[in-house]
Amino acid sequence: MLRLDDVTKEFRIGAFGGKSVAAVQGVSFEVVPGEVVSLIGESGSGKSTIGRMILGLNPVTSGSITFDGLPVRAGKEYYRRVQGIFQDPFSSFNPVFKADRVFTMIKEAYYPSVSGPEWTAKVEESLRDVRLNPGQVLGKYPHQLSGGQLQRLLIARALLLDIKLLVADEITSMLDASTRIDVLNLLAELKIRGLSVLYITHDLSLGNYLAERTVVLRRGSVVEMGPTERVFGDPLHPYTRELLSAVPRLHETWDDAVPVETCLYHERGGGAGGLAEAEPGHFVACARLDTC
Ligand SMILES: Nc1ncnc2c1ncn2[C@@H]1O[C@H](COP(=O)(O)OP(=O)(O)OP(=O)(O)O)[C@@H](O)[C@H]1O
Repeated sequence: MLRLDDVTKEFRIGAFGGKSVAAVQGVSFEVVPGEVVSLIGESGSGKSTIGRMILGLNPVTSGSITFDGLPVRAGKEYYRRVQGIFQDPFSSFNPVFKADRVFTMIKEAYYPSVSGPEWTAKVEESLRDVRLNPGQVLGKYPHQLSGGQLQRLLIARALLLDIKLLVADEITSMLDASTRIDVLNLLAELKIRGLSVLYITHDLSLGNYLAERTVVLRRGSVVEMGPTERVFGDPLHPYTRELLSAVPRLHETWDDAVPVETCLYHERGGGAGGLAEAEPGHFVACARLDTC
């Protein structure tokens, strides 16, 4: 199980790093085995920073991230369980090398004693698992493959490690509509096989399509989380409602657009910086926002 406990990330900015920006503040949530959780929020809300911290690409400033009790710093043991894929599949490949080099790197790092033929069989099996024809993708350079094929190749690479959690950060945003659905359906199949997925997206409909649970981020903090059908069907926090409502209204400021009559967080006695449980498993933050 993935567990984030009171995770905060501050980036040093400015010419001499004298200032800092709090990208993520006091975020806690879990992803249990076989569960797809979507992390949604507007641009700059901290989604990718959370994904990158889970993958050890950015260190946390405070708090902890563990998978089955293992911290990110456990290195190889952690990455055997947790892998990520990102928006731009082309950036994950070195254009100078054939795309299937990503498999060789996994073999060298994790399975040095597996024989050549056995390894080839394993690679081909994982390619078929992601509905790729080995004959069509092996031995090709990245530019000879489509974005959808490269994304699947990266998922196949993760499957070779028999991972438990896949962090998928905007992985369909550069794909055309039909390939996008193929990749989403593939994630849904992986879930049936017991894989957990943290699906990072700003596309609410895709999150709704795939995830059992949804975590809503605003300015680096969780404002609401719970079963997807409850968060989408009965959003409690005004920010969630705003996200779910259609197009922004240009003549209104955000606060004007969403009047806040009541605040479940206060009604239910939520603690400072925390979330109140409005109904089983459905949590909401203070809705008085900046005046609180
Ligand atoms: N390396 C960095 N140095 C300084 N600030 C950063 C860095 N990475 C992210 N930030 C800042 O942290 C905040 C959160 O960024 P992040 O990329 O996590 O948001 P996001 O929700 O993933 O946005 P998007 O949907 O546009 O990708 C933003 O204000 C961003 O400018």
